Amino acid sequence: ATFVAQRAAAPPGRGPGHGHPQSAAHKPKLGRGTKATSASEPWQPYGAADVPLAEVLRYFLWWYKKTRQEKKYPFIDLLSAVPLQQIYGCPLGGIGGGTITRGWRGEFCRWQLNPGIYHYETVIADQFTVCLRRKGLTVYQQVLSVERPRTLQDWNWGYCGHYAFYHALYPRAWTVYELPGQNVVLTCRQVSPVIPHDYQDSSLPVGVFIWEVENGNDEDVEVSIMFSLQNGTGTKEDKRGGHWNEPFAFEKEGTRVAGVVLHHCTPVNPFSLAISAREKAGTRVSHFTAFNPTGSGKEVWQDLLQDGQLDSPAGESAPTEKGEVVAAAVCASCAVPARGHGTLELALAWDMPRVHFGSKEKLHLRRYTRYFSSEGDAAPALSHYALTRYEEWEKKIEEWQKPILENSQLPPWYKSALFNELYFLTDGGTIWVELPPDCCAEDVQGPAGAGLSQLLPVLREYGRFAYLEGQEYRMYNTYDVHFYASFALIMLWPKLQISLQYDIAVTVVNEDVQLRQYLMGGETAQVKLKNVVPHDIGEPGDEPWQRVNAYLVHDTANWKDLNLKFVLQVYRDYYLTQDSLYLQDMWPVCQAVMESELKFDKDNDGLIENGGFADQTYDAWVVTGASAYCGGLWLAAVCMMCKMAEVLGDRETMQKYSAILQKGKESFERLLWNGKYYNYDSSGNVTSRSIMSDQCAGQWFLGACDLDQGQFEVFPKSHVASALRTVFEKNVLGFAGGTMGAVNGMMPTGAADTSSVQSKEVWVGVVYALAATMIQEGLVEEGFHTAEGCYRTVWEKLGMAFQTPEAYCEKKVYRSLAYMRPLSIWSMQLALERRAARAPAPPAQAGAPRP
Ligand SMILES: C[C@H](CCC(=O)O)[C@H]1CC[C@H]2[C@@H]3[C@H](O)C[C@@H]4C[C@H](O[C@@H]5O[C@H](CO)[C@@H](O)[C@H](O)[C@H]5O)CC[C@]4(C)[C@H]3CC[C@]12C
Repeated sequence: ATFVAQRAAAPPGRGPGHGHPQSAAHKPKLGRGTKATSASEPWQPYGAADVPLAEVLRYFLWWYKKTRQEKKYPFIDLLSAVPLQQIYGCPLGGIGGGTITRGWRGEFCRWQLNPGIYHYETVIADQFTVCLRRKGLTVYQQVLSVERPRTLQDWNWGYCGHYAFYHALYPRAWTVYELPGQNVVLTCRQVSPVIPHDYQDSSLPVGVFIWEVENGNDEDVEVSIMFSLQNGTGTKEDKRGGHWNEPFAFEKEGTRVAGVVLHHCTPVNPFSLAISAREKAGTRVSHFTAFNPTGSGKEVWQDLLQDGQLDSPAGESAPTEKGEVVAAAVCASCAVPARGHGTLELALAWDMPRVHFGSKEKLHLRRYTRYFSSEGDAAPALSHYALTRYEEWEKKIEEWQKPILENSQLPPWYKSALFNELYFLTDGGTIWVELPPDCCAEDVQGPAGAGLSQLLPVLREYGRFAYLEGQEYRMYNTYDVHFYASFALIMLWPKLQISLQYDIAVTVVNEDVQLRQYLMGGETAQVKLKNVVPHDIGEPGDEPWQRVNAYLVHDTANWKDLNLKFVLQVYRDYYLTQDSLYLQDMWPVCQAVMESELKFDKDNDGLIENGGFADQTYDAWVVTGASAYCGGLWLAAVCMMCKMAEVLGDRETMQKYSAILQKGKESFERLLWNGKYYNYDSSGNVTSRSIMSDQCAGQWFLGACDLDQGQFEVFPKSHVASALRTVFEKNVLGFAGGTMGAVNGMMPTGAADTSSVQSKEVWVGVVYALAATMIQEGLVEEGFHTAEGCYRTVWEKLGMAFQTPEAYCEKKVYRSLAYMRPLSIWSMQLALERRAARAPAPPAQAGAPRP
């Protein structure tokens, strides 16, 4: 089996059926031992071994102090990168309540319950098992897993993966299982409440499994689905003792849900898990309160085998002893008539309402505690809610996805990429918390007092949201990267983007005077200066929001892109939401960061200069003097300052920035335009004529805000078109046969720019942004070709489904699995929607849409 989006498929409806061949999904078969890359070409994570010894020493000393002396997680662990496992599928759970990822073979294998901290472990007891009975006798009982583990040996393992297909279209996934020799087909739909513009149900830590049973026989069959789960997540904590299980039944508004709650009693961030099923006419729910998942499993297996149900003892289990592990099971059964159809509904809920980060200084209440108890007893109510609302969720998800899935002009891979890349919004170590009810302005604003009129109302109403730069780069809301990813948030949960921006605005006006040494240059400087945008809002191992700038590779007060990216997002957000109070609040902050930025225009030519080090998001790619990337972002930000001043009637500021824009545009063209594209920088160094794939980043944002023509044209249209064509010709078609997206830097000779580790990388999120820019500029086919290379490389060739990395090289090396930036694919969607709104739809045709 390979990761090939074979015949396109859409999710099955809320009734029988295996899906209809219309649109896209990520779709592998469940065979064992799938390898997405050939054995001769093993791909390796970028790690300490890739950095010259002399350079890595400072990092190593810091790493040693952090991990060995302070006994903490480093925000980036270059010495033990997460090994590549080509196993992942669609994660479970809403936004910010923790996530549990299932593999495409059905395993429960990636856990993030403690915010921002991942644990990669397949827990073998976590399974679905089917039992079929005819005429009162069990005829078939099978764990729906291809595994053959050493534990639970009395269970019937080793289901043949050839008979099943997995499909993922986030936030849904579905697997079709044929049961060999039984003439019965099971389809399990997995649904999580991830619903655009919904700020309630989207926060819930639940997933629902709807099992559709089709009986192709001429006689009735009794079908049972058993869901077993270990108390814990497969860490050593599972053996610490004191965990216990308890059966429950929860009835409300005429619906009864029953199952088992598994209480996981750790000193920090205790939680409970609940497995459950919905009772209804013709459906019986039974349970097994406690069994040993490290034993043979005989007691559970035999219990089910006997009558297709579990014994359902009353009462809770005794707490586990130290060294002991416990599991539970719930079973739903129904009779399916000959040639008929039945449905069984099961759910998984988890409840860790109150969380501490690594420093344990502050207690945070998750967003869902606004709607459910925060006492740690909400799992039954969450289960009931999930099992009675999922149909509504499915309907809303369908309404949202349908127009895109049914657009025959869009290629299937794009539909898969667009929805499936969204996994990172929940599975990016995401945390969404409430402001404490007694919280006052001062608590949130910091000592400097931000004077933001809507700060408290916004945070009170929508909470605080943060997601990691990457599962391996544990910094929250890394802002230079969020710039790319933010399109997903502003288009789908705009209030979360606004809330995030308020948090950034607060950090801008505050400072952290502590001194520290930076890894790259070795200099010592303050952690955070006033009036600059931070790199990130902190790390999960410490106290995010409270202590910002976990990143200590560079002193980012001297980075050139962060302040500009704030201004660009403020206007983009305003343009898309028309939220004038937000604009008014952000305006003084924009002015403050632009004042700081103006200091980088040392020669007063209206254009900022880079400082001769890697002072922007490409944090290992040195740039000196005027540059296409930062200079372009600067001009776009100056243009947006003019536009915002116009909207707010601030004539003085309008005049100031209009004058800078005039001067800056002229300097940019003079210093960087070479007749075909914008040079990497104006240093005159060997690589200053490098063709940077991201050279039109400023234009990308201008275009997204319709500020790219007429009185607001910053970059001559013909120059933008020529630059994008050059990038397409050199960085896309001239790299890896045009099949792997755009390499970051390419020399005009056609040789890759190897001057830095990052110039020779492809950054997936940058490629999607580039594709969006191409679409905005009418190079639609080129845009799709460019983006397709990344999708095919990541999801098909490298087997990195649901863990899209930040970067890969042409051969062998990738960097930072499960990364934030690829969410920028939503800017392609924005660009397409704009085009569709402007022009009448062209006649339907196969393949990519017409330019
Ligand atoms: C410590 C080394 C140099 C010491 C010296 O000069 O004496 C560093 C040399 C190379 C660094 C690594 C490299 O830059 C890649 C990783 C970057 C990562 O930072 C994030 O990366 C994003 C770009 O992919 C960026 O946009 C974002 O803002 C950053 O947060 C940090 C880890 C790196 C592995 C980095 C680690 C230090 C070096 C080894």
